[in-house]
Amino acid sequence: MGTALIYDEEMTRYKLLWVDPSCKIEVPERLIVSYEALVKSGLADRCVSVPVREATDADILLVHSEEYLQAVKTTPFMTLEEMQDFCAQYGDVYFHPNIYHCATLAAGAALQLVDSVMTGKVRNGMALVRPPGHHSMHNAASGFCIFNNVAIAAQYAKQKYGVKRVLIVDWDIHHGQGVQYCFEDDPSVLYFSWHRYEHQKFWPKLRESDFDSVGKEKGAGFNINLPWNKVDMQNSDYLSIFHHLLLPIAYEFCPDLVLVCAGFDSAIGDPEGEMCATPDIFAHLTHLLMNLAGGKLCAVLEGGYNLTSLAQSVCQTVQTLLGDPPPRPANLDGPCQSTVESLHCVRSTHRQYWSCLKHAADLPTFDVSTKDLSLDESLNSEESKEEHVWPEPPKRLTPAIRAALLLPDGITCPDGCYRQSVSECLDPLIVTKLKENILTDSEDDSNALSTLSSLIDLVEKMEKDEVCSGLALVHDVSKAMKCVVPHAASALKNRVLVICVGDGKVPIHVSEDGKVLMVQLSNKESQEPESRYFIPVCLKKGCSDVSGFIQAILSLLLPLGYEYDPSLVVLVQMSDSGLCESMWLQLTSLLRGLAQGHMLVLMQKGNEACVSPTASSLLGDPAPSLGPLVAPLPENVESVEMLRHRLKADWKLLQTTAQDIG
Ligand SMILES: O=C(NO)c1ccc(Cn2ccc3ccc(C(=O)NO)cc32)cc1
Ligand SMILES: [Zn+2]
Repeated sequence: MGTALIYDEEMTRYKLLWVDPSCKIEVPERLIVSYEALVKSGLADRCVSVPVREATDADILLVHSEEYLQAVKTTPFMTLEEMQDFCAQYGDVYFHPNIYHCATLAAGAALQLVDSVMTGKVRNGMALVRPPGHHSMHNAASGFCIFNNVAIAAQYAKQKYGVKRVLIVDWDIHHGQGVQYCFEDDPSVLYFSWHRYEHQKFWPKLRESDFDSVGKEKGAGFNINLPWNKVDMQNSDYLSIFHHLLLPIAYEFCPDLVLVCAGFDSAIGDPEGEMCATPDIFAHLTHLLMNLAGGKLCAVLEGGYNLTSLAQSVCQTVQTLLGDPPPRPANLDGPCQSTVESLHCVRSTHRQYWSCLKHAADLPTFDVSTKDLSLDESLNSEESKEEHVWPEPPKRLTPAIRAALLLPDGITCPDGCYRQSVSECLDPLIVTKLKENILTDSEDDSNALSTLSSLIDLVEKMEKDEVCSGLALVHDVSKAMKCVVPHAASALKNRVLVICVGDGKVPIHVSEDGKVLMVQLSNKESQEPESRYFIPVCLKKGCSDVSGFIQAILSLLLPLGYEYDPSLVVLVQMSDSGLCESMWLQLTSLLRGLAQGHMLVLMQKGNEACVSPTASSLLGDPAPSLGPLVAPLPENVESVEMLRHRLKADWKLLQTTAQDIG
């Protein structure tokens, strides 16, 4: 299934008709440069083009009042004077004779996207629309928004498709207060928004945009606000919030549909956001959301005013929706102090609603809302806003082969995958090395020899970007590891992240030079000595504690992996991993976000049944949903927290509380 792209140039045919400095950033060119970038990069051609439609009155009335709709319907016939008066009642928005029509198309585009995804015509998609929607309310326009496109889409999905749970992720830099108000008491819609707040000094300057607005009545816990109290937030800050706040709750909520208020004013260069996160971060944010709801994800454009970073961010998002692995994240730092404070506050506020946060620390003792108007605050005036420059995101060339499989004879190679031949011509150099280090005088020497040298061949093709990912079903995964990992780490100058799932002694001693980071996920305490580069994660009852496992992946393994930033990931399914298939596929899919998708999966013979589903993960297909999660086993929560406590000195992306930052 493909990716829908919805765009219609009619939505470029309205603009500001009078002088208003606050409104002049919202221009038609926003849509034009975004669409043109998709066309120029060849991404538009890879998408399924879906036409817009006009939202009907009934669609709009899912969120807005009759009076408001009737009032907006009169605007096309107003004089300029009347229109300016009409805007004054709302403030922070402008009207145009054609804006009502465009607002019905923007909302209709979101509905077309929901239809395309819910009927299975496409897997996911993006709608490039204006006017945006997330600020508009039941009875009022606000912040350039006329109808709340995404809120209408959520109500529509519930009504028409019986969707039980909708997750709305609002990564725009402004708080979508319109969405918050719409679903405040509704536990079937989880609204997550991060937004520039600066202790209520930033537009729309609402008290209810702070972290303590959690929803009300039955909706308590289903509204999550993450305030940015400083500008210049970076990729690390955004990833920390996803790993330690949004994703754990999102997996526990287990949505049937994910809607994204995809505003790109949170990207570097934007005059409104004044943040420093680079456009490629949206590839990771998209990727991290794509394994929820079986991949049913609808992204709808909101803000974004720097035409360069907007176009780049839109391309990064769409290319990831198409299944291409995200680019390696540029040198990540840890989250800044302000981020960790906000994270700490939100996690402790939501601890009572979400079992994944049960172990979250109490509200910090010091008063986090101290308006630390330190010197730099005053420097935020006009003259100090230096122009940000950033490198164009790296070309995400997708290797000709997305997945190469090394399989024993008799096992069929799944569709879309390339079968790596067991190499006949053995490289004598490699043969000697293998004979010395790995092969015993076992009887199947020749067989083992050819398999292992084909493995090395496969890794070398990945190194040369001829192959994106690989999968090998072998007799003995330990031997395979002993052959591949040292070769990859030394010969190919890689940083190799090795993830062993299952019990059993890992056959590799990890040196302290940092070229290999080994994480073992098993349900037995490890006897190995602890070290910075060997991390044993003990999860009792492995598979049965699915929520314990996924929480360990999201808030321990992923932050480690992103900070380590490997050029190759080796995922080993030890013999008795005891992991259920859906958990294994979530792990495989999530890890594809690292090393630009260069992942080699080693599976023990006997797991034939898992080959095809794993291969589809490597091809970019989203993993099946895990289903609603129950509370994780307390002892697993404990062991993961103990591990985090030990590791956070070395790994900054593991920080979740203000004390952590030291
Ligand atoms: O992109 C966005 N949302 O996603 C977004 C939303 C709102 C604004 C700010 N804005 C837009 C018109 C306007 C008028 C006055 C003020 C003002 O500050 N008055 O005090 C602010 C205003 C910028 C961007
Ligand atoms: Zn915005």
